[in-house]
Amino acid sequence: MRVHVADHPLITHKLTVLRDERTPSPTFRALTEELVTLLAYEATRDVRVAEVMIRTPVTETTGVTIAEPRPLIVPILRAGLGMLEGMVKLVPSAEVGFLGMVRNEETLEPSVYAERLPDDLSNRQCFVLDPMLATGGSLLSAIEYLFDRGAQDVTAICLLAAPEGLAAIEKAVEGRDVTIVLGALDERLNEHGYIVPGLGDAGDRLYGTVG
Ligand SMILES: O=P(O)(O)OC[C@H]1O[C@H](OP(=O)(O)OP(=O)(O)O)[C@H](O)[C@@H]1O
Ligand SMILES: O=c1cc[nH]c(=O)[nH]1
Ligand SMILES: [Mg+2]
Repeated sequence: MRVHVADHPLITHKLTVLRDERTPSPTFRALTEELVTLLAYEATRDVRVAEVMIRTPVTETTGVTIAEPRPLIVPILRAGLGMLEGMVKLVPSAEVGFLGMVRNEETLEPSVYAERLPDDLSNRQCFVLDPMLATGGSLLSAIEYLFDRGAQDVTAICLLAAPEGLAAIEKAVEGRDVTIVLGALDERLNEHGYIVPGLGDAGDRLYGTVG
């Protein structure tokens, strides 16, 4: 598994505002979108492309275009939805599938409550969006779901991760083609399975609801 932790002052600055408990939902949503676009630049470094011939006003030349089958972007509802616009801005030709997952806040076990994905993901590059990688249970379920459907490789973009969750995923996906791109790797999980220092419940902060 490859892990890339962003190291850029603009990303750290935006994450600091995102973490601040005084930041209201509209600002939180705007910053989430901006952060995803910055992280997606790194996450799509190995996106598959095909050579194309084009004619400029001056001459013929070769360039590249995003290859078929198109990449699949999978936001994990609810909080991952806040990352979708930022990602499709960068890869507008990608297809989008959805996975709805919720973590039981007592047991910390994730469950899938909605799914809308292409049946066959053979040979597909998949980009999973979820702002928070805490115990890693939700992201691991999503990654397994996609590989079970035939995905070729999976790249996840998360704003924050806890070392415990990252290690759990690394162990579970051994030998498979998985990349995780992070805005920051935080200190730890607390006794409620929340990332410390973190930013609280990303879904609640994005949408202003609790639950
Ligand atoms: O790594 P884990 O321990 O599995 O926790 C991370 C998950 O928790 C949050 O979702 P939540 O279950 O709160 O659903 P929501 O997006 O609807 O708020 C978050 O968006 C991740 O999906
Ligand atoms: O810190 C955390 C952990 C799980 N889910 C969140 O939204 N935040
Ligand atoms: Mg939540």
